[in-house]
Amino acid sequence: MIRLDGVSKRYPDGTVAVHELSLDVAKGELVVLVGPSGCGKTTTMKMVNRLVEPTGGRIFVDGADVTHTDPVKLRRGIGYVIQNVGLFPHRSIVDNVAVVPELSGWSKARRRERAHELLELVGLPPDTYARRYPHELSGGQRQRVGVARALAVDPPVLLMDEPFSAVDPVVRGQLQDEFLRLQEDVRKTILFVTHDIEEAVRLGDRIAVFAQGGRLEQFDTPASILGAPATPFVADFVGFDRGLKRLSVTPVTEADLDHPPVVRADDTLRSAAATMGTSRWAVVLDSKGGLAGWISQDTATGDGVVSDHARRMEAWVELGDSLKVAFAEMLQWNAGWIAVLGDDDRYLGVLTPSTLHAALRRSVEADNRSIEPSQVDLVTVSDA
Ligand SMILES: Nc1ncnc2c1ncn2[C@@H]1O[C@H](COP(=O)(O)OP(=O)(O)OP(=O)(O)O)[C@@H](O)[C@H]1O
Repeated sequence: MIRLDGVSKRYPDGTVAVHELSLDVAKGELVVLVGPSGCGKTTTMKMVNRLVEPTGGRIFVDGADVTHTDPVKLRRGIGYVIQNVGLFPHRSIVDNVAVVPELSGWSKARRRERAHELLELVGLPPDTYARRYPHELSGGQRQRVGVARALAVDPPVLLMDEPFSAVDPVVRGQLQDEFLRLQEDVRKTILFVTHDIEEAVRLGDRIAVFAQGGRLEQFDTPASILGAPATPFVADFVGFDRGLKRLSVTPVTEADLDHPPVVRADDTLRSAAATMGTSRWAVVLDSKGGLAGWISQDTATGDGVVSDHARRMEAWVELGDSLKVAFAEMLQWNAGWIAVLGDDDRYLGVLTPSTLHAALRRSVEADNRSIEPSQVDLVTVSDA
């Protein structure tokens, strides 16, 4: 959908901002450009909507060479969101959102209807917000208006230049979550600039890491960037804690699970004790195979059934959730293990701190060697 083919930009003073950059963004994909200050991210983005003209190479949007497209027409088909939004202070929120529809000659009623629909979509109920002015909104709310405005004429492509940088970290996290939900719905093709690797990992389908002079160091999925940095520059940029960051992009798979003894809520305590053997505890399932809780071996004695002594288990995740979510659940519930559930809440197994660690190591090792995680044979210090 967006293709950069050997694109360069040398400013008149001789600064090379971008050097022979080739990059493609598939339809519906979100590609994040990340790198230190001054490495050419913004210049790259501005060349796509012709706010800056390249000095070499070609750029295509939906197959058309942008240098052959009228810039005004081009920009109407590309939503643009910038850091401090740039809302018009003397226009109401509804009129700010409707700027491009107005330029495109939509009727007043149609503009208003579209603006209300978009405000709803970005979580700003129009009854409350439509008639306000920008100074009557919080920073996070203004950013949402910026996103709504960029979506106004439903452009297939969005360019977003540090859109969430001006707000505090908590609001930023909320905006990122909302934005990901929105993107699930609207599936735009997005180029997103940030200098924050955490934001890149959280949002990007793929990440392009730039070094000074607009040189592309690596263009890959977040998991691969974190697991197998292509150059020392990338390794340094993503940080020594990249293993930890990778938790958020590594999903829990069935191969990661441990399988402690399992008993049923209506089993007798005697049969449960026999099932447990030497294990100190067992998972308790209900009659449908769902998670009911757990029981410790020292309470599985005497007459009665498992449900008399079973305890609820609050810590669980779904297959496919990230290892980070699993780890956070473990910490939140102060649990030594958490259950993993599949479709229809079916119990599949458990994750413990050591299986979680192994899962992470396996996925990093798999990326380093370009094989599947299940093919990795882990050797630990104590085995060696
Ligand atoms: N109009 C200009 N004239 C000359 N040099 C420029 C111009 N605009 C940008 N540059 C230079 O081009 C390089 C890349 O700038 P650019 O704004 O693209 O970087 P960036 O990666 O977006 O940086 P930041 O994260 O700080 O916003 C920098 O060295 C910058 O000083």
